[in-house]
Amino acid sequence: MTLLPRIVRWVEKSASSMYFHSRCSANMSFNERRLRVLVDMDGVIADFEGGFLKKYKEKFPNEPFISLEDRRGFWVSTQYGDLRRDLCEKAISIWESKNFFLDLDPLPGGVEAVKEMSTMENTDVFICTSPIKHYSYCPYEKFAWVEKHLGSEFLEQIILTRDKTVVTGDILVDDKPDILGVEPNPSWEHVLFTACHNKHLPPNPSQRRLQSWADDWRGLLQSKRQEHTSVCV
Ligand SMILES: Cc1cn([C@H]2C[C@H](OP(=O)(O)O)[C@@H](CO)O2)c(=O)[nH]c1=O
Ligand SMILES: [Mg+2]
Repeated sequence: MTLLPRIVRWVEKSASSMYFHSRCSANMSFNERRLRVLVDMDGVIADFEGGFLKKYKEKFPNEPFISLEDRRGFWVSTQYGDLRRDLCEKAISIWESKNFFLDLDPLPGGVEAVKEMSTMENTDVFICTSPIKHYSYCPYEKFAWVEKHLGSEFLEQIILTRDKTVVTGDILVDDKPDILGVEPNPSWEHVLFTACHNKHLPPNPSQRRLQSWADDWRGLLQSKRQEHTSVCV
């Protein structure tokens, strides 16, 4: 390498290292490192299970159904298929229908929590949600739901992905017990949000839970912030 490009590289490296050190020392004194919170949608802020049962009963009033009390396992269609083979397809027809995702009611406290989080200092909140593969309505309706319940400014905060492991964040609040994808070591800590289908799972000491939005989500964010500070010091 000739001298000039080497000098340019040295200047660039020094500048970026000075930037890093200034940020890090700022973190130590003012705890300025931003916290990135990823909040799942269905089962966390939007009532997928309740909305499903309501529409299923309306469409198939003479078929057996599974009450929310009796729900087990993440996939609704699996449990319906176990109940009677043809009910799997019937269940799927519900969330593949127009307006299913748009009509979901907000889960108690979820919208308020997300709004409050987004006003917290040094905090970035994203709605991290997976669309179903039958894409005729779901992706559009997820955006429309966010606009309706959280406001148009939150349209900037939507991450629509089939693989949440490739998304970078500090915390992912999600009701799915196992979140898998191509990245074996996602950057986020998965905090399991309690839902009718996961509340019976045996306690897992390596996984924190949020029982509902009435639970101490502010304390959870605070503890994560402290982890950052101690890493930086
Ligand atoms: C099929 C199915 C989907 N879903 C939700 C999860 C995903 O949304 P989210 O990532 O917002 O939780 C979406 C696509 O699978 O639908 C359930 O919660 N239960 C189900 O049984
Ligand atoms: Mg979910």
